[in-house]
Amino acid sequence: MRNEIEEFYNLPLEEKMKYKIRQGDVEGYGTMARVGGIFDWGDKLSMITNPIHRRKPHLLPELPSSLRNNLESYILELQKLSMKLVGFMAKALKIDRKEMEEMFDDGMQSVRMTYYPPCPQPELVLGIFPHSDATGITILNQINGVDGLQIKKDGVWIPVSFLEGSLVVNVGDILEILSNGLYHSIEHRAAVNSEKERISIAFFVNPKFEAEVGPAASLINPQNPPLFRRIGMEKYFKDLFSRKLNGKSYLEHMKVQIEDGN
Ligand SMILES: O=C(O)CCC(=O)C(=O)O
Ligand SMILES: [Fe+2]
Repeated sequence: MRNEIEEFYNLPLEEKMKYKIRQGDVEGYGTMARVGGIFDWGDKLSMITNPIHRRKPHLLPELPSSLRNNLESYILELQKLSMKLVGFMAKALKIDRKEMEEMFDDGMQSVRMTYYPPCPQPELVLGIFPHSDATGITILNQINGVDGLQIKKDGVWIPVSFLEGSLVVNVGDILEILSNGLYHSIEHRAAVNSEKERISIAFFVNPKFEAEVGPAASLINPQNPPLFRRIGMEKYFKDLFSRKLNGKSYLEHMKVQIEDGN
């Protein structure tokens, strides 16, 4: 898949612009503006891959066929992996496994490929602004072996060095909500390199659109009241994209407020 993704980014700009993010959309090719009008130092291609009927006809179906075929097989493998991971997490969290599997089975999934060009002054830019993923889990693959991901632990940015050929799994906001705060979504960012380009592909795993995002029913009792609000998945994503990515601010927004009377 590495070659096919590299080939995509090597296409002439006008070819890539066929996939550009259209007005009012969040999927497609481009870069994103962050708070303060800052742009990420990276070219992204984002698209929903599941459910199939939510695929935008001008994105995945129109990609060069070798890239599309590779992506399809990659997605199938990661779907299987993600269901296993979600099952293990349910067990560890003592969430009813059925409840968890039903939510994630045939869930909303998307991919984001990012090409981070080298930057002569890397200390002045970020490949991706600090954020936590709004997802259940994210499976990251750094396909050309160049590091850059950093995670925030106890207020300090720590570089993540990928073992060759390995995937990194990040806990996203939905899992923090589902686990009623037992798991914490990880705030992360990507630094860029002065000499080497970096390419990553993220696979985002979420509950189905028909599901509700909220603390798992099997965890809630009078001793463990819900810390987060419940909201339909469709609305969860709609509200997310009406905001600018900024640290863990969206998760904060999902917290139950004292004045809610909860
Ligand atoms: O490129 C990376 O390592 C991180 C990408 C990322 O955080 C994202 O796409 O949400
Ligand atoms: Fe991310």
